Amino acid sequence: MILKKLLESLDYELVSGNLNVDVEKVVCDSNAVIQKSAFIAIPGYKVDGHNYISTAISKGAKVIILEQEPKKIFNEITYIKIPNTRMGLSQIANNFYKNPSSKLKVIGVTGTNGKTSTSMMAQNILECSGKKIGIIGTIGSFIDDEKRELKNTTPESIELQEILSVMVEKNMEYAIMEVSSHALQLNRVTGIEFSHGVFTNLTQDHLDFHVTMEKYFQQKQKLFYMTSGYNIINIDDSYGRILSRTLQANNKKVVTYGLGKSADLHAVDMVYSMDGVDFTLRFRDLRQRIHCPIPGKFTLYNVLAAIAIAICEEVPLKTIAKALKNMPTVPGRIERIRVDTPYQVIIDFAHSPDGLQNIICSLKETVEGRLITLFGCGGDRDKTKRPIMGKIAGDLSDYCIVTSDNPRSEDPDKIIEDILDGVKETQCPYIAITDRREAIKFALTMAKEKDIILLAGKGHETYQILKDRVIEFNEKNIVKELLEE
Ligand SMILES: CC(=O)N[C@H]1[C@@H](OP(=O)(O)OP(=O)(O)OC[C@H]2O[C@@H](n3ccc(=O)[nH]c3=O)[C@H](O)[C@@H]2O)O[C@H](CO)[C@@H](O)[C@@H]1O[C@H](C)C(=O)N[C@@H](C)C(=O)N[C@H](CCC(=O)O)C(=O)O
Ligand SMILES: Nc1ncnc2c1ncn2[C@@H]1O[C@H](COP(=O)(O)OP(=O)(O)OP(=O)(O)O)[C@@H](O)[C@H]1O
Ligand SMILES: N[C@H](CCC[C@H](N)C(=O)O)C(=O)O
Ligand SMILES: [Mg+2]
Repeated sequence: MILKKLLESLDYELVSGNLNVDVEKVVCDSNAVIQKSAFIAIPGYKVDGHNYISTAISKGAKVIILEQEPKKIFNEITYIKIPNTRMGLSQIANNFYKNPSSKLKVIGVTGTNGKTSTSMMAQNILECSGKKIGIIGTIGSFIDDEKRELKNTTPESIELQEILSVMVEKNMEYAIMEVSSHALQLNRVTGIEFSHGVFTNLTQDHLDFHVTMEKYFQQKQKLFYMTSGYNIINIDDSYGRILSRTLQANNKKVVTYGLGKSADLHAVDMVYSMDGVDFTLRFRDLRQRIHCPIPGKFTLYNVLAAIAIAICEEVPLKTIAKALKNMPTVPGRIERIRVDTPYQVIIDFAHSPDGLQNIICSLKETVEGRLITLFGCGGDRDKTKRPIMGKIAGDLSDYCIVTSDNPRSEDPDKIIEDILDGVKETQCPYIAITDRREAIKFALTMAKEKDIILLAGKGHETYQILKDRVIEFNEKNIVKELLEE
């Protein structure tokens, strides 16, 4: 694409060079530069992209887009200055891939917990009604049967727009995507035309990044001012109620869901068991009995959100019920490992206080023996959630095994100490075992008939991120291996 076209609708200054150069790739990472790239320098949280301009040029970049004055100017390079490169990046990416979101129905799902589960349920229902869906989220992006691993739940705008453009190419009708608060704050989704938006809930997480719940909420709200269709809001959540009122006051279309009668879509006559959730859906004067074979009280909320998306897309209730009845397990979310033991082993991705409380409460309702909870907390993430999660696990479990979960650059034992501050406030017996594999081994050794072992926090992840390396860590395989030993 010709540079001039790439910069369309941007406020820019040509510092030096020529606007008619051809750009073959847009990148913000010098390591990804190829010949004829445009390199966009972003001041980051760790390093400043402006420091990598010379590397980018040495690898073949012909255009440099920056927000600071260039330190050196080469004749054969075009330098463009814009006020905010992080913001500009999303607009440039959108231009480069020819605004793919305008050719799709994009459904954005945000909230602290339930985004992945809700997205996959909505995908299942829409696919059962004959539609073609692309997915972008924590587990990766999926187009037809092709999976791509993603570094982030919501990728950086260049990768995001590229994935959306592939969806257009492959004739997808919908893109269902998780929209993280980081993405909203860091302009990863700026310029995307969303049809509908979903708000699942807002509870404590990511305060390392957002600092306060109010600022976290502010970021989440942005999505709902980017939609042209319906805003689907959980009004059993206190932030959801505020959001719903504010959106209605701003004449935005709102569909509410929850367990109370005041919600547009609500559930009555619920039956929860390890076989799943059963309830009668009420929407206006319509009634439909629903069974979804995924257990957990929180599952009901994800199912309601997914049904709301389908209703906004005019999928008949009978089709919705049929699709949910055949809903496969969402990988790593309340997933039972098939093992031949007198106790059960469940893997779940709970990694926030509310997530952990929900999964433990759901399992506690059905467990006949003890509930043994094994978990840790991520390094380089919200530190304040650690003792809170410790207290929740201690209050609600019969035994706690505190271990590591992606310590990243931190000392894993220090993270465990932070968690134990909370566990020690409770009467729950516990043990701390830093090596997660050893911790799992201990759980399998101590479990007795009818117990449930909950392995929380890693869900679908197949790795453990340590200070100096990433090791393979597939919890499902590890449990099987340990049992064979
Ligand atoms: C806090 C945060 O979100 N940071 C994201 C941000 O990093 P950054 O801008 O600070 O990057 P940086 O490392 O300082 O580098 C600055 C610039 O220099 C460039 N660079 C850097 C090194 C080099 O050799 N060459 C080079 O060009 C980088 O590509 C970048 O453009 O932009 C990067 C590129 O898009 C992201 O990968 C990175 O996500 C980091 C890895 C991360 O862990 N993010 C998490 C917290 C996150 O975003 N999580 C949410 C999910 C949360 C949830 O819902 O639970 C998500 O959407 O994944
Ligand atoms: N609606 C919900 N309300 C509260 N907790 C939930 C809900 N749905 C799922 N959970 C819990 O949160 C965990 C993560 O669920 P899921 O992966 O669907 O959320 P997510 O919002 O995509 O998370 P992430 O922010 O990491 O992408 C689950 O394993 C479960 O323990
Ligand atoms: N999207 C979440 C995932 C956390 C998963 C958990 N295993 C951890 O590493 O803390 C995050 O990046 O904070
Ligand atoms: Mg997710």
